[in-house]
Amino acid sequence: MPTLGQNQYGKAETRVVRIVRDGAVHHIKDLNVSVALSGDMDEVHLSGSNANVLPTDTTKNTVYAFAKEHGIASPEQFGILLARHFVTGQDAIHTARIRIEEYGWERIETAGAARHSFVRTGQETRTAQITFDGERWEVISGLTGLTVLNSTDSEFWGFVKDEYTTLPEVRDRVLATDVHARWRYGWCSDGDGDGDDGGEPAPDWERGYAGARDDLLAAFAETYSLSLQQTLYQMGARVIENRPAIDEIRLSLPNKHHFLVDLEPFGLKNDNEVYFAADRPYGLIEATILRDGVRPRIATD
Ligand SMILES: O=c1[nH]c(=O)c2[nH]c(=O)[nH]c2[nH]1
Repeated sequence: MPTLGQNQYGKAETRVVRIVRDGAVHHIKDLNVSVALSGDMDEVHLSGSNANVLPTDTTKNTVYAFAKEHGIASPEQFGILLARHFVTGQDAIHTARIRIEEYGWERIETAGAARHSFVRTGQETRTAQITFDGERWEVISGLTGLTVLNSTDSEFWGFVKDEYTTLPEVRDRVLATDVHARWRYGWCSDGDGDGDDGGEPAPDWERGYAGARDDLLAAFAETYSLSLQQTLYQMGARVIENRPAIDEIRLSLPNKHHFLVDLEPFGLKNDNEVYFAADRPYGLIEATILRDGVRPRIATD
């Protein structure tokens, strides 16, 4: 009979978001936790007996319950708690390997922002598309991967309900999205590319980018949201109002759902603290916002 070699099992990539609400100031911890357990697991492989198997589903639940009970001080400390729990709690489990990725969030610091708005660090990409037909320029600038989250001031209710609707109405939810924005400058020149011979100096691209990015963040943070659609319009409108050089902006916003984890089975109350951050499927909300009288030119795909 072939020999069973090293083996391990557990739930991979449990996405847990823990929000601590210190009055109006909120703090966020966002982890991706993978549990791998090993020990006396010959029987489950060889005879199919599950007598030593703590289900992977239980390891996932433990991550959520521990996030509530112990909080998340650091990934190391959280991983130590989990590993100790599995190894000391189950005779058959001899080794627990806990891998954790922590995603960083910075507070959005704009004049009008509350203390519950965050932007994820280090993922953003700046984009530019330049088209020239010998006469006219079209410059579309943008960004992708600007991930933002409001831990309150978001509701969703009053929507259409048909025979397939199960979504409960909510008066307080997490609103998170990866901003994908493209904005088109009104600027065009007469063709030699120096940007000023047509009488129209080229915009300051650096300031345009920084300004539009600030506007998007500020509007996201400052909007009390009744839907992501409403937040989207506010974000686009802020750019159009504040940046005269920009005529059109196209926003594509995935609704990165955060579902409250039911901790009742473990005797714990989840007071909007522990969330499952789902990656798919996601709502996708898209729209173009235009300066009055301008014709849309940014592709809608
Ligand atoms: O902001 C939202 N807009 C929707 O259209 C929608 N649909 C849904 O299921 N959740 C949400 N949230």
